[in-house]
Amino acid sequence: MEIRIALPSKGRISDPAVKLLSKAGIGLKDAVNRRLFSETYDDQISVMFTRASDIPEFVADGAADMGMTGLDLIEEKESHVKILEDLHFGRSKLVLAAPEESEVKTISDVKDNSIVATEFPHLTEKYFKNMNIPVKIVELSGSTEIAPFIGVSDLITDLTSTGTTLKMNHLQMVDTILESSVHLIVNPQSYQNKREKIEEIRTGVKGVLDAEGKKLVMMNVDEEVLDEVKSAMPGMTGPTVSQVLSNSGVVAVHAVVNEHEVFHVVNRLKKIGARDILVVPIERII
Ligand SMILES: Nc1ncnc2c1ncn2[C@@H]1O[C@H](COP(=O)(O)OP(=O)(O)OP(=O)(O)O)[C@@H](O)[C@H]1O
Ligand SMILES: O=P(O)(O)OC[C@H]1O[C@H](OP(=O)(O)OP(=O)(O)O)[C@H](O)[C@@H]1O
Ligand SMILES: [Mg+2]
Repeated sequence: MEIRIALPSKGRISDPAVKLLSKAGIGLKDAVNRRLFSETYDDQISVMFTRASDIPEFVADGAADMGMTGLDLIEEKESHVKILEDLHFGRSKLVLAAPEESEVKTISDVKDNSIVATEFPHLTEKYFKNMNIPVKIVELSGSTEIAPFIGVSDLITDLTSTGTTLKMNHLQMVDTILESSVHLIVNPQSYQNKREKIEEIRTGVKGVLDAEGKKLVMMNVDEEVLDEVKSAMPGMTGPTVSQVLSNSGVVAVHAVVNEHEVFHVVNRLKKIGARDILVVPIERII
């Protein structure tokens, strides 16, 4: 039972998608010479590389069983796919923007029949329908920011993350239409027929996300201070305590700790009397 995963071939979400899959244990066999199709170290899983914007359609029509791409593109295409996970990278917003000198500062300033340039005609149309404002939409395939300055449109909708591009082009944000990040999607038919393998992939990928920002803290402690140590360890399901055979009266303790708490926790543990403290990176939490 073969599973084919569609990944973005270029652009900013391509490398993180490949890395995430590889951290999940599904590395590409030939990661350097990336071709249209790649085998992975699991002989039931292969990868195909296509444009991020084509992935929703390819997953919907079964050319791929699964895919990783932006929610903006999934919603724009209205493709019949099932969303499995928010992968929390490639965060951006689709926003409505106007030239800085425009009198449009909020959505209520937008005049009927304004012209809006966009790479996202469906999402933009849906947004203005919801707002009950009739507009004319001009579909572009890139560099949308230029449109208001060459007489093509009054407003634009475009993706933004840092806001630098809008600022550089003397545009200001008027409203947010959609918050996006990369999502893991699946073909509904494949999900029925190959659910077990698909769930394994999802678990692997989710394990990587769950491990992000977490460390494994391990140490040796004298048994008599164990209770104090336990109360200082904000463990997930632990801490786990095991016997140190060569040293009676000493136990080994380990627990998963949020990265931002590690400094504080380790200092507390040291004061209590913990020794040989190790802070270890975690690859996956399954
Ligand atoms: N500025 C951004 N910050 C974060 N994520 C973004 C940004 N721009 C786009 N994205 C996300 O990445 C997806 C793919 O966009 P990207 O620009 O990387 O690829 P592309 O437009 O297909 O390629 P290219 O821009 O090279 O033609 C978008 O649909 C969106 O989900
Ligand atoms: O808010 P910022 O951090 O400045 O990012 C926003 C820019 O990023 C995307 O463009 P991209 O770099 O993908 O180029 P493109 O327009 O050619 O797709 C998007 O279309 C904006 O232009
Ligand atoms: Mg782009």
